[in-house]
Amino acid sequence: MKIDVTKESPTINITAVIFIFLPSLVLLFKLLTDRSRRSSSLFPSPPAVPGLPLIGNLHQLKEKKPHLTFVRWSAEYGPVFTIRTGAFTVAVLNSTDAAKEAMVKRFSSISTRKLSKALTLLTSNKAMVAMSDHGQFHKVAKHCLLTSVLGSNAQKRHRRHRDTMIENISNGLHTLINNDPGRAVSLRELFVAQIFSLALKQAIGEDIQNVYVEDLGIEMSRIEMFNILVTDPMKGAIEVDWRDFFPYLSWIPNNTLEMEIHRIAKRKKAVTKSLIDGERKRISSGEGIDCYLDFLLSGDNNFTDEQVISLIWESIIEAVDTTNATTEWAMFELAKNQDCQDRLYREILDICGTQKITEEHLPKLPYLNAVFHETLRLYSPVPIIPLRYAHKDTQIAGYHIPAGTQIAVNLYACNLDKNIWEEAEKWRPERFLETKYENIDKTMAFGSGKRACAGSLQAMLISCAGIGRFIQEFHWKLKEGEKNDKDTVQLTTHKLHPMQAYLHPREVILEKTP
Ligand code: HEM
Repeated sequence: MKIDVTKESPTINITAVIFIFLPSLVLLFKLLTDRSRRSSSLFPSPPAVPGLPLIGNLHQLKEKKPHLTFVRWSAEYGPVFTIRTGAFTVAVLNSTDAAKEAMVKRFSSISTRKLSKALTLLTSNKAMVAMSDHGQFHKVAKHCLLTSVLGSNAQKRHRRHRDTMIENISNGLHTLINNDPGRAVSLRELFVAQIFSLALKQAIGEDIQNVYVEDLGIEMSRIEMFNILVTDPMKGAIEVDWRDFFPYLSWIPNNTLEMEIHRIAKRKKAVTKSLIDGERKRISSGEGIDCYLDFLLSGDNNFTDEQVISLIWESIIEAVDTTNATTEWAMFELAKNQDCQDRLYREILDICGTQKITEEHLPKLPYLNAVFHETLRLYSPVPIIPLRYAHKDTQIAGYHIPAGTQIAVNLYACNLDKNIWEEAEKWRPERFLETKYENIDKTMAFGSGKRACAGSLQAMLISCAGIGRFIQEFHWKLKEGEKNDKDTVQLTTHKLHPMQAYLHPREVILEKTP
């Protein structure tokens, strides 16, 4: 049949070409190049989860908990498989061995990330430690963060902030139950307010109650600051822009989403800048405070103003969420499992007597340590590591992974691997005191290798000292109807609703802090 093109308008033809032929050609080209690359390797390709033409497996990933879907698929396709998200292939790793091999042994071939449009904007184009590619910027920025905030010497210098934080939460809990005895209380609000305060002190040298944001022309309260610096960007970070999956269609506008992400990025930048400007005045008057900002501004690091803003913001946003989620889950499990709570209380009583538990006691409290690790294992605060990108061909678990593949490390699946963990679904801290788990890495929750979490020490110190103190001061019992409503809210696995528990002060009266 002959088509008379002269009868149709040229606009329709161009549109038809763009919508129908161009994507198909791009796809065909990708399939052919993928195939030729695959066939040139001695290793087989991982099993692929069947999907639909063009969109691949996107329709099967609509829910916001892909780590659960991946666990289901790994039962069928094995611990390593590939999926397609539009134009991209993603290799999903669900076993500890494969995850470690990728993060440690194959690190040099997967040390970059392709960020979504939203993340590119929110991170000022990778200007933060966690999202940067491995290279000079990452090296210098991580060194600064560890030296001035998160490394072990820095954590010793910031000790008083953590002690104040735990003391304030404990006092806050006493006030709540004194004001309304018999009423269930929630830990989350107190904990988050105090850890935000700690993050500000470490980042800019002081806690701030309100700030005038010059670029927005408004005075802001602490809670508004918190929302702009933490809550909104976390929501924005997971916004899915369908153009991320089909880069060849990125010319099509998606204005509503773009404007929203621009708004979030602009506001968090404006607030961080105002916090920094306020502190710059202090610094220029010669009033030195040991904080991240002083460190970033004092050396010859040559960071641009935009990079300094992004790095300061990073140290705030990363401090809050995961540590709060871990501590709340641990308290939930202890309030639910009275035997475990009693065992922990007895351990603390034996070691600390009437002294308030301090960080010096932590190495002498193995059960407390086990509670922390078991909570991280079962509740993996970061269920999937932000996707890595294979910039050259590599192999993982005996499979060929061609350049251009994205890598999803499913920490949630690793931490529930039935080949390693008996009764993996059960919260059972005792397991970490058993000899058979002695030589096993306690958890993959902090990642592994060169990009492992920089804040693991701080998270452990705050969480363990906090859990210990909350159990030392109160007996915890879950409110009726409280359940394990695990949900991935934004990027972290939270309890969907804050835990509510009845607290009764213990009979042993603790000595006052001198
Ligand atoms: C229980 C609490 C925490 C968990 C479970 C956790 C988990 C993780 C994970 C899984 C990664 C990714 C590793 C990778 O990409 O391979 C990471 C990276 C990172 N985390 Fe954490 N994190 C926690 C607390 C913190 C805290 C408190 C801070 C800082 C205040 C922090 C700062 C960072 C940084 C800067 C990186 C990037 C490291 C790099 O790329 O070199 N984290 N974390």
